[in-house]
Amino acid sequence: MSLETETKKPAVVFVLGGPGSGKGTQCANIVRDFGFVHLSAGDLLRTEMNSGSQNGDMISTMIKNGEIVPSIVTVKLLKNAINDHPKKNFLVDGFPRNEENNKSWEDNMTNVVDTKFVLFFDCPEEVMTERLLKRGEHSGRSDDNLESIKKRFNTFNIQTMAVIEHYGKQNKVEKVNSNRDPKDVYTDVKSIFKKYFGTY
Ligand SMILES: Nc1ncnc2c1ncn2[C@@H]1O[C@H](COP(=O)(O)OP(=O)(O)OP(=O)(O)O)[C@@H](O)[C@H]1O
Ligand SMILES: Nc1ccn([C@@H]2O[C@H](COP(=O)(O)O)[C@@H](O)[C@H]2O)c(=O)n1
Repeated sequence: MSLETETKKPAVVFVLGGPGSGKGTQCANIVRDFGFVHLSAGDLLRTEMNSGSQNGDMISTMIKNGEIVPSIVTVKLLKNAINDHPKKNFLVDGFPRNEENNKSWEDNMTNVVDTKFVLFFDCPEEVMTERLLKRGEHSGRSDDNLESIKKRFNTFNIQTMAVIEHYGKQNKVEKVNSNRDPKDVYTDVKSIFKKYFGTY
């Protein structure tokens, strides 16, 4: 590619953490201050589930059980959403949740985006459980109940932590304690984003 036609690939930050650790809450702050586009894999799957798609029943069952939907579905949704926003940087929230997600991302997206690091929100299970049960009073989510929450923790501990450790070995994890007031959590998040992306 000549210098004139060469374009910079969009930056991607993966946002991971247990269910209810505060990923979506903090992503909203980053969008406001750093101009990223927020793509929540869970939100994309819920929209797909409600769209009349042939995968709707499978997605619905897997979400209720805290299981990871096959990457062929999720990566396609993420790729389409990325293509909808040229010249933007992206927070990819709730992804990659397991090795299969990560492999599929590497196979399909390495040429398209520049994956920078994993922002990892660390929070005790008791605190996350309390937050999710409170959210469940109004969220309408099929998985904000104690039975599903336990399954989601199990999936996170077994499958997602392995992905975080994988990136940790490459020094690509920025860990933030999210068991604090959201403003204090964001103070740390903001300084990480300033370090990598400079602006604001
Ligand atoms: N630091 C915090 N302190 C107290 N409550 C918080 C904090 N961060 C988020 N919450 C609340 O906890 C609930 C879960 O937060 P949020 O949706 O941001 O988490 P999440 O990690 O994106 O969850 P999920 O993975 O289940 O979608 C929300 O009701 C939110 O308002
Ligand atoms: N990469 C992903 C992300 C999510 N899911 C499914 O959606 C559920 C809800 O995810 P949230 O991030 O919104 O909490 C999750 O428990 C999975 O069932 C997925 O399969 N793959």
